Amino acid sequence: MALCAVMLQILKSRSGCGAWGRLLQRQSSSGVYSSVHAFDEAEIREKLQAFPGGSIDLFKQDSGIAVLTVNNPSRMNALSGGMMVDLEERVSELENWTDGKGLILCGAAETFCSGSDLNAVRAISNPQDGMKMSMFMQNTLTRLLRLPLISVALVEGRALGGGAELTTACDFRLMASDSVIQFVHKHMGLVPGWGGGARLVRIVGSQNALKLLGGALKVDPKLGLQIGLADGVVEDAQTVEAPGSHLEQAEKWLGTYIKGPAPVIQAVKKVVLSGRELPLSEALKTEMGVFGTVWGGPANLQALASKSKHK
Ligand SMILES: CCC(=O)SCCNC(=O)CCNC(=O)[C@H](O)C(C)(C)COP(=O)(O)OP(=O)(O)OC[C@H]1O[C@@H](n2cnc3c(N)ncnc32)[C@H](O)[C@@H]1OP(=O)(O)O
Repeated sequence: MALCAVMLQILKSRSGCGAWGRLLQRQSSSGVYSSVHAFDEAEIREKLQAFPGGSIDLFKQDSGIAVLTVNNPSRMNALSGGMMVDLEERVSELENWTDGKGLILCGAAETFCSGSDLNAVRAISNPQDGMKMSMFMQNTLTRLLRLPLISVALVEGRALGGGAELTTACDFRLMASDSVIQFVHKHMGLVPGWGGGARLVRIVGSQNALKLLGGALKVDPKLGLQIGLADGVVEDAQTVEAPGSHLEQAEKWLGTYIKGPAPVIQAVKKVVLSGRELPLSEALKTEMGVFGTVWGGPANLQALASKSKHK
């Protein structure tokens, strides 16, 4: 009888209308703040759009890997207000990409991002507007990290301030050999406000996070690998034999983790995401619901039919 109930739950979740299906949907497509927190998204959007310049470009590939590019090279890819709104729209697009498996976040012209556009920052440098921008960006970056895609930030050149925070909104970080990630907030009389502080603690632990933020330390690939902020290094074309461009190397690196059908890879991400974000009992229930979406599914049946061995 109990098994029947579980099966029923699985079938409901597979059809997308079960409690777990709804939980997952909520978890992946919602941010942190809503009108309950006096967050007026329309108001802050309008304010941000008053600071145009640059763009966030999305290129979805048949391989199932999308490339999201921070594009404002004349300002070292600083994020203008318009780009913050752009980023939210691209994340919405990715939330609806059923064939997607992976995401690479990078900057144009071989540098990652120099943080928020200081011209916009100066114009809204009062606590109220700052907190509204913080809520908007936290919502967007939380949704970015919660996408059912395995994501990697490809850091070339510099990732400074908000740019460093952006790197933490991906599952992984790959650094070019001469790149630097630096939480320069202290030098600006600030702390991270786009969720980068909280995410950094989860990535490198509180001791290392305190050092990186308190010292505004420059993290090069060596230090990045040592403390777990970086997951790999992409080489320059001259240093190894035909490694391809940094982007090609990042695609190859990501390829290992996204090989397989989209529903299975998305399920992998959802299971890890719930384990990362939810209390254990909730994470276990979510895992069961996700399991129900792949158990007896096309990829599972095909694997069973082929009597596969994992030598
Ligand atoms: C959320 C909190 C935050 O993100 S606070 C912002 C933190 N970011 C910063 O403080 C970065 C400030 N910029 C810098 O330190 C340097 O420009 C860096 C990025 C190191 C590059 O230095 P360098 O290679 O010498 O180039 P440069 O200074 O001549 O810059 C080229 C042009 O880009 C501009 N730029 C750069 N960063 C920003 C930014 N964050 N906002 C607005 N503009 C920026 C520079 O002003 C410069 O423009 P221009 O050629 O003088 O017109």
